[in-house]
Amino acid sequence: MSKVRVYQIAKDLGVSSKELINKLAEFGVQVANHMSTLEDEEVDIIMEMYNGDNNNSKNSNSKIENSVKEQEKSTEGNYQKENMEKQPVQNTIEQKTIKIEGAITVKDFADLLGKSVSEIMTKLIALGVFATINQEIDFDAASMVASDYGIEIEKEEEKEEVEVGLEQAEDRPEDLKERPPVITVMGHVDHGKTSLLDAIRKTHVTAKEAGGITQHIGASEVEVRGKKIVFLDTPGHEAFTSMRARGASVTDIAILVVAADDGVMPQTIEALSHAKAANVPIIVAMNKIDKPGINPDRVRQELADHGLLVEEWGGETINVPVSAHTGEGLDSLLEMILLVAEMQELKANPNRLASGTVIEAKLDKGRGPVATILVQNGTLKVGDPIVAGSAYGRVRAMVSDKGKNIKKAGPSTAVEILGLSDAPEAGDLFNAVKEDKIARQIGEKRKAKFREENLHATAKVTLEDLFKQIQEGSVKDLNIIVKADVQGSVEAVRQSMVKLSNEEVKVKVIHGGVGTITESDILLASASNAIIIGFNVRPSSAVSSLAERENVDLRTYRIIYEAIADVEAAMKGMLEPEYKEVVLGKVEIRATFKVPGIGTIGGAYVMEGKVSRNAKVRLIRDGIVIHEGSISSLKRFKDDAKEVNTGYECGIGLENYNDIKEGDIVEPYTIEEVKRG
Ligand SMILES: Nc1nc2c(ncn2[C@@H]2O[C@H](COP(=O)(O)OP(=O)(O)OP(=O)(O)O)[C@@H](O)[C@H]2O)c(=O)[nH]1
Repeated sequence: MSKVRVYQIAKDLGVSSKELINKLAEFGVQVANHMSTLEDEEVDIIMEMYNGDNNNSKNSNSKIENSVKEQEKSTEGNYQKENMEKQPVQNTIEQKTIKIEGAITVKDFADLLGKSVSEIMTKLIALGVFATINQEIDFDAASMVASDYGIEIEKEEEKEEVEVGLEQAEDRPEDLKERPPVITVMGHVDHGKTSLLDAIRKTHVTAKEAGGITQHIGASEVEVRGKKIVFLDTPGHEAFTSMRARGASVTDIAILVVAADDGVMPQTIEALSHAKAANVPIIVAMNKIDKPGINPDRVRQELADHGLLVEEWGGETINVPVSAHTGEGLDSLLEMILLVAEMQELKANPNRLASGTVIEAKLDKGRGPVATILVQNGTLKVGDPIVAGSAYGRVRAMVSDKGKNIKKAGPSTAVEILGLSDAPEAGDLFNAVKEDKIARQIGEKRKAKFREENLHATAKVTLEDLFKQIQEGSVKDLNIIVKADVQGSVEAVRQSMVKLSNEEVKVKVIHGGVGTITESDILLASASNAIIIGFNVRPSSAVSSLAERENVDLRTYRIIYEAIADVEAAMKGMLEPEYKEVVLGKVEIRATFKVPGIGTIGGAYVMEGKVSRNAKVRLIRDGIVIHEGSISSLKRFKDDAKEVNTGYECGIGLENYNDIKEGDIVEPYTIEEVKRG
């Protein structure tokens, strides 16, 4: 009959659920968790257990009986029956159990229970859960609230994740149309990647567009013989690979820039490997051919040494000598890009809902979240509901790379869009969907899933004790969350951190994003045992205190190098902790007594703050520190005191020191470790 739960009895007894579960286990009763229901016999056992324990058992029997009775009342009432009839969900076990998939929004949950949102919110607040109408609450919180209504919540079996509302059907071949190629420019530092992109942009923007203000949106388009080519504006293989690591493949062709005067250099090789790993065709742009005394054949030889055989030498790699300065060879380079693109037969279906990848995103002061996206299939229109990663919204406006407002964007078009709920991450995939509601549901679900995936945390990690944890083998992955003011810094910190990985510990950036450190970052860090590195961003005081409560190591830096140096030092166990002194109070000696066998005791008065038994003290006479040491005894009247507060008298003795005089000031203090950053 009873169906009372562990946590309810625990609450009545004033003990924690865990304690109760452990105690039950001692009596041979195994219960799974705080939500488990207890049989009558088990309740009897608890009554007996706590009966034998006088301190805990005050009224506990009658309380438990109350708990049981109330539970019975609520399960017998009409309430539940009424509500269950409204439920659109599966009802099992005597109509008292409902199933949810896991996290659920407050609104959906209220609907499910047939209660008002405000009533549910009030119950949640009582549990210390502050959630708005559209925010999700987790399974445990939902269970607690439901149990108040006598309803048991079960987790629905995890289904293969199908995001309802996402158009995922394959295109029919007859619907496919040719689309422009998307290019990434890679190469060694200073070989002229940026100059080359600039030169192409300057010389190949069509006359009618020339008047438009070119704006940096992360990608730009040029036109050659009426055909479009899209260049991603961030040169370098790191950006390319970090997108790829997130499952995004946007690049159709990689341009490997090699300066003819410098040849193949370390990052040329890196870039080459990255492009190869991604199976992207490579065109070599041999740059700076305007320079005197260059030797293109030497460069070709070096390329061959690294497995890239150019056409002239019987290989397949196209190489075009160019000069970003004089413009020589740029036309040929673009022609070659079109040729390679043709061979690839790049196609997409313009007549469907758009999908593609986020190239960049930021929080703009005036405009809110702004994302540059590359439409890879379909056509995106202003007004389309959209979900990008876990951000969602409706496309309010679209701006082209020429700074023009446009109404629609077809395949291989990069546009800046406004209207998302928050800034997605570079590499996130986006989809236009039919309805706003679908976008929101998918976005919220992804957020919850991301949180849940990171829930299996163990002990919290801090840089201070990282080395110890590594040695104990309890840390194998150092998870880091990076927040910065611009995406470039996020990427820079991300790349540098990951490189710190060694045999013992793998450094992983589990989340990186633009913008200030938010509560959701703290929760993610707490759930996934990560530390947070903020770069040129500061958390609000509410976020800082949440970090403190959640025990999350949050550090802010202004110089990337310092962040890297700290993590590196921590991994090697060489991070010096920082300490600071905290003065606890001020105590005046108003009389002295000699106690035989003990020494001199000061009759004292706490003027400010407090004095605690284990504090360190300094003795000040006429403004001069004449002794530093520890307290040997602290008493209130005859009793030992742990702590004496402002306005109270006490007796105080100092260790190995008897020269206490009337009028002396005792200043108690502690040394505390400071969180760095
Ligand atoms: N003579 C000559 N100099 C060039 C040419 N292209 C670039 N440079 C010079 O080479 C230097 C580096 O060019 P960037 O375009 O900044 O090179 P980058 O590869 O983008 O460099 P990072 O962005 O730092 O990796 C600059 O001083 C350019 O003026 C060229 O075709 N001829």
